[in-house]
Amino acid sequence: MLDRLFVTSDASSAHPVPSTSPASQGTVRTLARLIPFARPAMPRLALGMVAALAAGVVTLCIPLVLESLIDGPLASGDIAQIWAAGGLVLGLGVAEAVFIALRRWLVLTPGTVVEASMRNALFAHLQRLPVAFHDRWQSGQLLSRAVSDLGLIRRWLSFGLVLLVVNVVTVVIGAVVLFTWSPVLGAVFLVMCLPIWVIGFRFEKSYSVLARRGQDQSGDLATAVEESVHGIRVLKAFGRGPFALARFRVQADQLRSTEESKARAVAGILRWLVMLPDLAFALCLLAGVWLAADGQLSVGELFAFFATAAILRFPLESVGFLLSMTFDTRTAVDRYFEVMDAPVSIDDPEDPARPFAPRGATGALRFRGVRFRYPDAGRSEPALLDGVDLDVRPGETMALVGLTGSGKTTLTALVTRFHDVDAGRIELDGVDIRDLTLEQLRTEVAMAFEDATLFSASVRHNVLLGRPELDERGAEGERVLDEALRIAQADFVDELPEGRDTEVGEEGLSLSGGQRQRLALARAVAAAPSVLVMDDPLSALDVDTETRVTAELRTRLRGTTALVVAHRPSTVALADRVALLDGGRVAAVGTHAELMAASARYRAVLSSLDDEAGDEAARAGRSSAPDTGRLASHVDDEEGRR
Ligand SMILES: Nc1ncnc2c1ncn2[C@@H]1O[C@H](COP(=O)(O)OP(=O)(O)OP(=O)(O)O)[C@@H](O)[C@H]1O
Repeated sequence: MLDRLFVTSDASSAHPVPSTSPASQGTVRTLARLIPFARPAMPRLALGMVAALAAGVVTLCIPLVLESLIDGPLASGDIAQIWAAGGLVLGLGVAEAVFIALRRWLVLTPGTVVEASMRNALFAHLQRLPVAFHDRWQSGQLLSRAVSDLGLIRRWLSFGLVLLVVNVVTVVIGAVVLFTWSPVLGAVFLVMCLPIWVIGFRFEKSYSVLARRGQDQSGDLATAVEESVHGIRVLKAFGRGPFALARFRVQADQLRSTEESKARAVAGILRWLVMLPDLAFALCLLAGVWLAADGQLSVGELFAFFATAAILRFPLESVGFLLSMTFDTRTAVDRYFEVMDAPVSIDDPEDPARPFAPRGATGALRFRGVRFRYPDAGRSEPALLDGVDLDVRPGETMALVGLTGSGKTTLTALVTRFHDVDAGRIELDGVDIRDLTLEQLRTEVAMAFEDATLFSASVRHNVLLGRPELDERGAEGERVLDEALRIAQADFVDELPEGRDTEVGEEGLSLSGGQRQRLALARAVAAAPSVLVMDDPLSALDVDTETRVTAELRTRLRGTTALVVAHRPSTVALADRVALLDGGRVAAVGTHAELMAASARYRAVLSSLDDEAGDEAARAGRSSAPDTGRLASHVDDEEGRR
């Protein structure tokens, strides 16, 4: 984990390879992808722009009044007209303030509306993306897209976009006004300002790379924080806190250095954006004084020219800041759509099979020629599962046994379509599971994992997670909860401070491992599936509790088909039959007794499980761990009882 946790040399390489490099798609085309989300907000955005433009036009009118004032009443000493002109300037100032306030009010909400709908769409898409996607992507990268990238987009829509458009239009209108005062001065001013566009273009190229790197590095940093908080117990237990901090600092320094480079790039362009208009100003002043002295320009026109040029300074200077904001946003949009464009490779079929009868499938599970290889496994590696054939009868409990890494967990993951088979098929009641909708399939098949994940919610909510149709506090909800907790031997719930309403905390870490496993098992049982898939869900339980849970499962879930990954010999006791997974296929199937008698490979695998279980029990301080002999008698007892 530490290797993944601390990415040092080039943090940007740690995130999944982006599908779009910064320069591969134009900024306008990238930003245009926001339109579908921005559509509901467009009327307000457009009105905001109109208000901002009106403010700009009003501002540009002030020099006109000043010109008339200087060349007219001021020159002739007409006091009444001076008051009138002064009043007009005041009125224009007030109108400008009103339009600016209106613009701010209008653009306040559109950004938040777009941000919220994009965030919801991202979350919905993340839910639909296959497990293979989540295996590949770091959580921090997803987190930074969902939080900081969308924040950038909101700020740009509410502020950057409006100002960018309005400032460019203001500069164009202002340039026309300048030309009307004096074509010569207007030309000098514009020629001096033209390099700003060239500088802006070059700035895009260098800045976009930095923006991308910075946003990726902040995603890596979020991953590091998330993983180190998640793994805080391991770090503390191994005294690796200072080491983790040192490695974290390296990553944080990389981000700081990128942010500094970004600031330097912005300062670089700002230098020109401030200097060029100033230079243009100085040249125009020289030429203007000369033209005024020559009588080609009145004093009022010269004053108005400079008043207009001064008004254009802010829009020109702000171009640097607005461009950097725009390129940051374009990177954010690129990163957002990298996730949104990821294909949902496991989805509902176009023409789903008819749903099962109201009481559900019978639970006949059949594997035929199942072949599977993880997408990131080496090409030269043989397929992990290669020709798995297995029939699990309705109501039967089948244990999957195999050496570590033989693919037991993977085979169970195929049943709920966390991954799809590469070849062959898996059938539920004779229907290929790919012909069922995911909702149908996951209603019929429930899973309990060894690593029991609980959510920050009440025990009640966690256990009834798979039964959204039940009113959690209704009589039926209460009955299902009672039954599931009883089967999973989760009576400890009654001793929790608020019983079933106790919040179990983030990922259920306030509970012991065995308690979490029992709640996760209760959740799978409460889902009332036709097929219950269990990936060693009792591993953290003591032998007595495991035996009681096993007995409850046996009696109460008589009609439920169960596929159980057995990592310990004691778990095999749960099964009617056992399938030995070896070399990518099911090498033997039968009752435990049959396999013990007929399969040397089974005996070898079981004795290696026995060793592991013994070690595990010794580590856990168990008073006794079942050995194969004890297990055999346990199984025989179980078979005898049936
Ligand atoms: N998401 C994944 N991507 C790539 N390879 C994986 C992935 N998950 C598991 N593997 C590989 O597939 C192989 C089988 O893993 P799996 O977890 O199915 O085995 P298992 O029989 O359940 O093992 P164990 O008994 O140790 O739990 C292993 O070599 C593992 O490294």
